Amino acid sequence: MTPDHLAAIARLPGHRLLAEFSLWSADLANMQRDLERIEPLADLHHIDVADGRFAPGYLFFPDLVARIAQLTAVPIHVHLMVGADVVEDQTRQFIDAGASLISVHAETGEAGLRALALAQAAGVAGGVVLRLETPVEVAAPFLPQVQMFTLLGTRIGVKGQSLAPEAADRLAEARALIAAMPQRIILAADGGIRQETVPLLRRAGAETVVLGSLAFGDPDLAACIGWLHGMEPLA
Ligand SMILES: O=C(CO)[C@@H](O)[C@H](O)COP(=O)(O)O
Repeated sequence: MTPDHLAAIARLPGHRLLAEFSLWSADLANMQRDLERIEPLADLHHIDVADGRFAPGYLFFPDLVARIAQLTAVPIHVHLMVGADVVEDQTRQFIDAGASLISVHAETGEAGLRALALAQAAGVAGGVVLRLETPVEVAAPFLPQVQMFTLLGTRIGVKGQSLAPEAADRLAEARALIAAMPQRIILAADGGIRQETVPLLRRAGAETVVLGSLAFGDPDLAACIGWLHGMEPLA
């Protein structure tokens, strides 16, 4: 049976902060073990894709997502950190691989919008992402076509950085844009997610945070996610 990706995204709880696990920060030599460990705690898996030009480095590929999709019931969010020249082709490939949600960068312009239309036609949810230095309003033309809006809180495609000082204000700005849209759009914070930054990002409107070292580096993962779920509801 074909999974209903849109329904899976629509079912994500709205009353508490969501836990989205960045599999880049898992133990890559023990991916199956880490997937089993996070399965009961994860709302979403987050897979970063980088083409070495739009973002530094090269990250994950469709065959990996196809294999992960066989091992988990958790929806997979693919974050395409790729340029306008390949965003449509990459979207097609990750649709076929079994992604539930595919996010493109607003900086890819018309090509990114066409990629979202491909996702929508295939019954896959869409998302838009902004680099840290891109003005928030650049995402506005994408909002009618998305179920998630992600703001990077650090330089694109690099792990282990500290949250930029402007990240919370940018989230608050994004939240105001989303409020004017008729459909549910989940507001996501990606990068710089640490114990001291989560409360700040939550207050600014984050509905999901992309967990890297904060979760995978914690020996008591259940307690870490319990703490996350205990964050204040949004005002
Ligand atoms: O892509 C990113 C950050 O750019 C995240 O998905 C990373 O996985 C975050 O890892 P940490 O820096 O939080 O360890």
